[in-house]
Amino acid sequence: MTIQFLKMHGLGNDFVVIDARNRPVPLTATQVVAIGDRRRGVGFDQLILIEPPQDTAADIFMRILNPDGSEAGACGNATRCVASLVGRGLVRDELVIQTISGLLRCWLHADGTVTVDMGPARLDWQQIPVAEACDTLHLPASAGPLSDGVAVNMGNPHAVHFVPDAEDVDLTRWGPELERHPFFPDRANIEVASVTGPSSVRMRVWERGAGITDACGSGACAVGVAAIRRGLVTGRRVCVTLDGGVLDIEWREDGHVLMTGPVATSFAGTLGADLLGGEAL
Ligand SMILES: N[C@H](CCC[C@H](N)C(=O)O)C(=O)O
Repeated sequence: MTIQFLKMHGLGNDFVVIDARNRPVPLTATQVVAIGDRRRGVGFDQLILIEPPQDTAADIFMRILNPDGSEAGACGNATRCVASLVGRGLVRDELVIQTISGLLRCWLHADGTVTVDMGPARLDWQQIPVAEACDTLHLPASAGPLSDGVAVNMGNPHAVHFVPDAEDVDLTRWGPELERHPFFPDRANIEVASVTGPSSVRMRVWERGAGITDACGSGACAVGVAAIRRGLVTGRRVCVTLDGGVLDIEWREDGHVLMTGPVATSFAGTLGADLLGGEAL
């Protein structure tokens, strides 16, 4: 069986997207890692499987896999891409995507951008999760210049660290140390952020199971929430600038976080048998 895929990205955060709605695609962790190899495989920040919904309120189920084979509970940039892919075929300009973390409502705009309701920001220490009771606005875990983080769960765990200049942090050095810090029993996505204006923040990210990426939608949501919680920006809308571009984040009064940004399709392809290790699928 050959497997077709689309290569898509949101601000350079890139995805292999496989439509498994008509036929299950049971990939092993070994196969996921092989597909994610930037030289011998296709390469991706996340591999996305579009599956039939399990909840009647949803149009599809979206499974999210990291290059290390681990499964993630949220992927904002991929959610926009999948919404655009599936929603453009539908009559409505909105759809509901189910993930292991909950239901995400998406709105497609005429200019090609997509807004996703990423759900509520979870802020309690047990929701992140972290290893012990703490004020999630001031985390006790640190690594090098990264300390006094803010924890936010957007369906996946994030630790946001405000620094004088986000571009001046050796994230390759300190990101993996914090990602795997024992304070984060499920590991964590690690963000560094610096405030650049009354409602604007510059951020960079070390993603759990993936490393540095050009953008992280759930991470941008976490940064927006953290900046508002810390009183570093005015209002509840934040313009977040990532390495790959800009996302518009709004933390609504009801606790839900809206993320708006672009999507892009790079190419279509077919996964070869060698890449799948000759294992029957
Ligand atoms: N790139 C994704 C985040 C992936 C998160 C994943 N690395 C995890 O293990 O949580 C985004 O746009 O939100």
